[in-house]
Amino acid sequence: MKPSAPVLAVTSGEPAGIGPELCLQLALGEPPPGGVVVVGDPTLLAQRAALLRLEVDLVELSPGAPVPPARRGVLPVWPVALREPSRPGELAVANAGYVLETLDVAIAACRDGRAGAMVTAPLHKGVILDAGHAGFRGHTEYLRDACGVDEVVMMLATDSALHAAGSDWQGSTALRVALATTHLPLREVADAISEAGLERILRILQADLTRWFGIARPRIAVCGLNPHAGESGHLGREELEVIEPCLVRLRNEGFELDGPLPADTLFTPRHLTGVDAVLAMYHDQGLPVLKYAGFGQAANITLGLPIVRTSVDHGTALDLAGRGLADAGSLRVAVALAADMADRGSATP
Ligand SMILES: NC(=O)c1ccc[n+]([C@@H]2O[C@H](COP(=O)([O-])OP(=O)(O)OC[C@H]3O[C@@H](n4cnc5c(N)ncnc54)[C@H](O)[C@@H]3O)[C@@H](O)[C@H]2O)c1
Ligand SMILES: N[C@H](C(=O)O)[C@H](O)COP(=O)(O)O
Repeated sequence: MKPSAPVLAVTSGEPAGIGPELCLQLALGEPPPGGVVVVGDPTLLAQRAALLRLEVDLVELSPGAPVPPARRGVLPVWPVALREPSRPGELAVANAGYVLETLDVAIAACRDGRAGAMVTAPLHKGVILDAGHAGFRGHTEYLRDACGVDEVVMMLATDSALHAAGSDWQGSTALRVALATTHLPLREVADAISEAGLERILRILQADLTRWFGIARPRIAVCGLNPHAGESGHLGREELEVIEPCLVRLRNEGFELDGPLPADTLFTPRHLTGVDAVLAMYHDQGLPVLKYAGFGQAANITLGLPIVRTSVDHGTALDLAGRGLADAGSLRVAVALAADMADRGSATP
């Protein structure tokens, strides 16, 4: 008998941002088969619902209690208490611990099987660092450390690239972009790219494109780091000394890798034809292209974790919080993808 669909734990993110209202909007749409449970402060959610006149029935569950069957208009909540009341658009360092606690609750639920996947609404990295959580970089790195793995890979994909395999996913706005480095100052990027690190990342990317996206032999296009992929060493030597040797070794094992290619022209239809994912060397090399292609309709996936985690493609949008202007499209995409991945995960022996 097929097990029932897994519930998804959705963290509500920075309380002063748009996360709480996106979670409420989620409840007004068609729920995924196993339903969702939001991890956050019930009073915050009730206040935001009242402010925006969203008719959502919040059902506060005791920690660990089973989540009732999904119903439109009903939002089960695993409560985590704010440290101080939150106002839309106004960050408070006191609530940084609250945001991290919501993540811990969701991670624990995924690890002990009470949830099949976690989906994260956006948090504000700056306020968490201001609160003294030194070294915090983002969900991706926090999840890596919390799950005790050495390496994870951040990949964003536009909606049209999420559910199809192989060459079927190709289209003008269909794109999967993974990153070799994540939340680092640009000054530190070159030093952070090593042959061994790239190899780990490419192994995770290849394995998870097969596991989650059904691509038997993924073809990955790899960006260079420097302009014109280093111009034969005249504009930087990382391509010759770090990236190329790694690609040669993995090609010898049967990996299908293009590159290192100049990043300015890699993202053109001719070079993307037949490519299943692009590996960019740093955040703003790859993500502007992805967000230009599909902002608001894309999801962020952390590959290489022992649990399933997806997220939105945008941030806290403090300028929109509490105004009813935030678009829940990306959260819906992230939830649909997490449901799909959790379903596949529960079917995997
Ligand atoms: N998944 C995450 O947790 C995540 C992702 C990206 C950024 N962030 C964080 O969010 C904070 C703000 O980052 P930022 O200003 O660079 O990016 P942002 O995505 O919050 O905002 C960029 C622009 O996009 C708009 N926007 C964002 N989401 C929208 C939505 N759902 N509907 C309509 N418009 C939307 C904003 O109003 C703003 O004009 C930072 O602390 C950043 O690190 C978090
Ligand atoms: N790099 C992501 C983006 O620009 O969408 C974002 O900062 C979220 O990263 P985490 O999922 O690691 O918080």
